[in-house]
Amino acid sequence: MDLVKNIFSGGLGMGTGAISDTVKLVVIGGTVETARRVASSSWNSFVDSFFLTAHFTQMDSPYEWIMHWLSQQPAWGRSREFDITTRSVKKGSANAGDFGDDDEDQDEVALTHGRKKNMIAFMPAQDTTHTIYYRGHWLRITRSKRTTDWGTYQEVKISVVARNNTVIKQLVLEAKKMYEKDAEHRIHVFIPDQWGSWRWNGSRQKRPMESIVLEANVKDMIVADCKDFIASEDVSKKPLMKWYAERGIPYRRGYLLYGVPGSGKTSLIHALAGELGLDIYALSLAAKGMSDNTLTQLMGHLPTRCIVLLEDLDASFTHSTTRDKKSTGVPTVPTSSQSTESDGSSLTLSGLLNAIDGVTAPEGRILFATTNHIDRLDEALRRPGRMDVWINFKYATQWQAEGIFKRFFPCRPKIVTGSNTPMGSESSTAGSTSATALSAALSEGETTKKKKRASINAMPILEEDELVSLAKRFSLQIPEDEVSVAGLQGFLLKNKTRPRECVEEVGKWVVEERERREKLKKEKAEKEAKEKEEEEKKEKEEKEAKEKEKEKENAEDLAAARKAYRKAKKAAAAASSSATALPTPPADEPTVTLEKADSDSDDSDEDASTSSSSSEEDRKSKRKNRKEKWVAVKKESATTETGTDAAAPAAQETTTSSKAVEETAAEVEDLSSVDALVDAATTKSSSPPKDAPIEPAVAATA
Ligand SMILES: Nc1ncnc2c1ncn2[C@@H]1O[C@H](COP(=O)(O)OP(=O)(O)OP(=O)(O)O)[C@@H](O)[C@H]1O
Repeated sequence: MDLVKNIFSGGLGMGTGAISDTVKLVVIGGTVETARRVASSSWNSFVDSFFLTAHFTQMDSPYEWIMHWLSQQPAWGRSREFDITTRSVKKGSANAGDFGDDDEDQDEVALTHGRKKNMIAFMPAQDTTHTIYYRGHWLRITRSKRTTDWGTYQEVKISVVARNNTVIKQLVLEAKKMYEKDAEHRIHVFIPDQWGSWRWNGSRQKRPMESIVLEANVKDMIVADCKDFIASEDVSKKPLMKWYAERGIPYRRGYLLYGVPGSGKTSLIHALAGELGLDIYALSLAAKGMSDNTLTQLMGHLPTRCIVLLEDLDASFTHSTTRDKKSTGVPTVPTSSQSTESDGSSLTLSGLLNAIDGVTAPEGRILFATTNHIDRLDEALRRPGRMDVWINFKYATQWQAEGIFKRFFPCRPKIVTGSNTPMGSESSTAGSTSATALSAALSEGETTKKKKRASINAMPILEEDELVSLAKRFSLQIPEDEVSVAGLQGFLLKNKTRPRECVEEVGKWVVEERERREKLKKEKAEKEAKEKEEEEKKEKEEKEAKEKEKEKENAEDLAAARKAYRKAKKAAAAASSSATALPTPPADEPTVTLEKADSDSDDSDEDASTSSSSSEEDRKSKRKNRKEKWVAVKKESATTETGTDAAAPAAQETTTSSKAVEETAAEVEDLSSVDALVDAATTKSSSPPKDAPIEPAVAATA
């Protein structure tokens, strides 16, 4: 204390008022900061103990509801800290919570210098807390980004001081209703996540059924069939559902849409979902990690009313990127290596069949499956019960070409006046296709924005009569069953401001398309032939390499045999010389026998050289003889060892020599196996080395 007093009183000999003031400031500053921290942590503790906090993560639908709700809150808009983003902003989606630039038209999709115009949006800054007043409560809202092992996601945290969570419940329900009301004209798409649950994948604008150009009876049939099925869920139509149950018919419906690419299969499903007001749950069976269990789990978590979409069913079991080439079409149970090694997927046909209509399969869902190769589907997959209705999609007919043209270009409906004269015929006669003409045609009440958009798009508005006649002329130039509807649409898109020129040029386009297809076909055939050739070449090279390897092995065997032979010969020579040194007569015999054996060998050698193709029997008998001879050598030497009572000094020597002979015999016994090896090697070898005659030599010696 004294020290502190001294400091404040300017003690410690410093004596100056300046130092004292500085120290005072430091002490006061430290005290204030400590007090602030204590207050802050107390406040946080208070918040933690009194606030109710709800978390909404991006992977789940409530996040979308809350973001949408927030976007409607003026207080959210008055936020004073922003993130500015140019990512695509969709109306009605979660991102609509952003504050777009008013000057930008949200529907605008025009390109500027070939680039899509990016919206500028204002998002309340992340990790900053915003306060909104809601139903008598202050909500503290924080938007933050979380990073985990598997990725980054956004989160919204809402805290409120309340006794119970009623206010949060009310908020979520209100947000949901608001979102659903806004999303009435949209369909929602869900896809599986990595944990085998469904994840919201955004919403799409509903597609009108009229935009699908298909024979009317096909469209009507499928719409009526689906509606009839869904209607059986209505309370008023309970008997129909009961009817299914009483007859033991599973309450499910399956549609198989098959045919050429770009013929409208997916588009029809999209339009149907909008028409029926159902969400789409899209599954890719060839996706990484898809297994029987995951599929069953996903199917078990479907809502009662929804559309399940299995796209490209034929590619499900191949895991290949090319649908045409690698797809075997015949669904197979993948091998363990196939299923686990590359992509971790292990989906089997039986797993799929069970998921579609097994005991765990949900009731009430509508299943749509699409494929370009129906012939590649297993019979079990196609059978009624799993796929109740089949619809074939073909290349465009002339009728479809006409329909697409009519739907593509806008026209002014024919307004019948008293004199029955079509309105605006003058302007039509003048061929006014320019943006200026269009602007003139627009009514005065139209906004400047619309004029601006019209001038950018510059799509002429035709008179109805003219459109009908152009469409007819257009369709007559389209060969039946040759180009896809998607192809036609592509051509029209390229010429969207030139309807008349479209008609003039479509014939040329058809020819070009035909040539392009032919070229592609030719290139594909050439590529396949080249690949085949390369494959064959590779196989040949591999075969040759294998043969070379074999030859090398054989040569090594031969060398080893030769070495063994030399060793044996040396040992035999040593044995014979030591045996010769023995004083007793029997000791001579091994030498004689050996010599005989050697001479035999020489004979054999000669035989072999004269007749390189000695028969197998000969070889066997020779080998037998050799063995017998060496057994004789062994015996003789043994006799020498035991039967000699002669000179004692020679006894030790005799023992040594007999040992050597024994060793030699053992080696040569081994040689018989070496011999067999050499025989085999020589027989196998297609091109024996130059000193190949060693084989008979070895055989003979052994
Ligand atoms: N019958 C059709 N009516 C209207 N538009 C169509 C029709 N067929 C195709 N289209 C258009 O062509 C494009 C591709 O169509 P879609 O994706 O539905 O074809 P698909 O048959 O599902 O093709 P894929 O088998 O390759 O998946 C879409 O933009 C769609 O608008």
